[in-house]
Amino acid sequence: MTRSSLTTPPPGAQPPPAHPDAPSAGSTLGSHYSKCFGCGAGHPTGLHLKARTPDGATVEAEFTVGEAHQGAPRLAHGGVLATAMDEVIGMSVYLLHKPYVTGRLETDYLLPVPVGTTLHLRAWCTGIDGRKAYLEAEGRIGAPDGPVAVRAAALFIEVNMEHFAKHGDLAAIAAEHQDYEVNP
Ligand SMILES: CCCCC/C=C\C/C=C\C/C=C\C/C=C\CCCC(=O)SCCNC(=O)CCNC(=O)[C@H](O)C(C)(C)COP(=O)(O)OP(=O)(O)OC[C@H]1O[C@@H](n2cnc3c(N)ncnc32)[C@H](O)[C@@H]1OP(=O)(O)O
Repeated sequence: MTRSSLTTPPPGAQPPPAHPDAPSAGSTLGSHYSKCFGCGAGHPTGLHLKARTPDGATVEAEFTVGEAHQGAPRLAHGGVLATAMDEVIGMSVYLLHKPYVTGRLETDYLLPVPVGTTLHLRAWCTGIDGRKAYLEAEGRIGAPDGPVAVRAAALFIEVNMEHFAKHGDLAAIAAEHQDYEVNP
């Protein structure tokens, strides 16, 4: 992975210990919002990612490239593949049990991804430094050990729930998730 210093954890930054209230090994993670382009079941042309954590530290999901995801004819659009990376990384920060947003996302495209391909996605945290979480992801063609088509490195920034209330619609998230602590 070609990574900039901005997505490389500083010396001493460690992946966090498992949060006691975070989803445990073997759990499915569920969608954070039904209209989300990445994971919402209600989105007509979204990626419909369904994530799970095999070990409480990494997140896995599959994305099958459809007609709506093309750039060149019969090939996935690079921006859609970046979305898949952003989403699976976003799901992996769910394991930290705090709200985060993407600050920076770097993507390497290693292989073209034809329509109909199932990409096996995986994301994990490489370190935490204050509000900054450093994360990586990969997408492999056809199988969990298939050839790597896409790699990503990201910097996510911890925010509070006020971020979603001030800039978006926190009530829409809360309406779907009684478990979110709206006023922590
Ligand atoms: C069960 C608990 C879970 C709770 C979850 C609850 C609700 C979740 C709701 C929705 C689900 C959320 C995610 C869904 C999952 C997947 C979707 C994918 C994720 C996304 O798709 S999310 C959308 C795209 N995303 C944005 O919409 C962000 C727009 N942006 C901003 O809102 C601000 O920009 C912000 C907040 C990022 C920072 O603003 P700020 O004022 O708070 O802080 P500040 O600027 O001081 O940055 C602090 C330190 O980060 C460094 N820093 C910041 N940005 C950097 C960059 N780009 N490169 C390098 N360093 C950067 C600074 O340099 C400083 O570093 P230092 O402290 O060392 O100086």
